Amino acid sequence: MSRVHTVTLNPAIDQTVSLPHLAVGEVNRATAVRHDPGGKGINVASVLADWGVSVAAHGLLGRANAAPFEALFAQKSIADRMLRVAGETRTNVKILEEDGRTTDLNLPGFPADEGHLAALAEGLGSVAAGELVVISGSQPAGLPASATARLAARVQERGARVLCDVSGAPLAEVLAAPVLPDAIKPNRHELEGWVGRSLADRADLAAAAAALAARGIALVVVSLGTEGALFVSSDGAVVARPVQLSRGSTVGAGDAMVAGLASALVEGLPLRATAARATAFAAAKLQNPGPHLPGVDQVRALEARVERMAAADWIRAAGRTADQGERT
Ligand SMILES: Nc1ncnc2c1ncn2[C@@H]1O[C@H](COP(=O)(O)OP(=O)(O)OP(=O)(O)O)[C@@H](O)[C@H]1O
Ligand SMILES: O=P(O)(O)OC[C@@]1(O)O[C@H](CO)[C@@H](O)[C@@H]1O
Repeated sequence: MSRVHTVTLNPAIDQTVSLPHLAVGEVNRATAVRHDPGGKGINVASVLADWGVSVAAHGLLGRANAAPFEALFAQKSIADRMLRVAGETRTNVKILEEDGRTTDLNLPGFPADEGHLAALAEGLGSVAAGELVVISGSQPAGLPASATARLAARVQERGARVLCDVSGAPLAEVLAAPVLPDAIKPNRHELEGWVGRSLADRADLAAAAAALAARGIALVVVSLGTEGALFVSSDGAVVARPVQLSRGSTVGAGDAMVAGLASALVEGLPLRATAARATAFAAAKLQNPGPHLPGVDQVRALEARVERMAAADWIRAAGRTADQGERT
């Protein structure tokens, strides 16, 4: 199986603080705290490694607190291609309440510059034609909004495929590039940010995703939290529901879904199987804290349980619910 490369420009140590209920503006006493090396691309690499995929992690890492990342890479045999930069990788605080509500406080990380970008581009010279590169997460201050798009172009020149999970101005740059990525996974909010309007209506959301696919992105996935996710390709459009609802931290569920998409792209799975794989990865990751999958058999069992429906039926179902609401 060919190697998957992940790129994380702004990694983070995730500090998950558990408490019964967050009272904003008051003194809150936590009941537990845990730390996980994270950041979107690192989470993708970690989950893919659990699935048995050969992974190389690229990106930037603060030299002062690299140890937890190095331990993760060693434990999962992830090739460490992260460039060390001066200072610390940021710590992001995730406040987890008893009912499962999570509040993210994502801090700014170390700053970066064009020199870092050039070094990263050089490091990506090891990517071979036909391999998959997953670029995820925010960019450190100091990099131009075009940084992600430039790295994508660099590996596309080499004949690699690109799966992008970025938002805001970097997403706009990626979608304005002459060569589009092979796959993207915005969540609803990120896609709304790009189109510049609400996509609360299912038909609108599906039309926006289909329009991106029609522009030449082979796989467009819009994740919808507890509603599941919409998958669009030249095979059609399907919606997959979560296998079961989780009341734990959902941090990294999207990254597990991206890892599932990456494994499906590497294996060349058709659309419905891709939807099942990605949804099963998210469900499997949600069973435990941290960016990890349980055993392959457990993931396969979840994969077999994923319910999928044609996007057209999903849209019609919302119409029926609205009609019933009007009548009552
Ligand atoms: N509370 C939940 N219970 C069960 N499954 C969930 C829940 N939240 C998310 N999921 C699953 O995870 C997938 C991805 O979640 P989501 O849409 O929240 O991604 P995201 O916004 O990219 O998340 P993040 O940035 O926190 O990783 C969903 O499509 C769904 O299958
Ligand atoms: O600030 P970004 O780069 O947008 O997101 C960072 C982050 O929230 O993403 C992961 C969950 O998806 C976490 O591990 C990490 O803290």
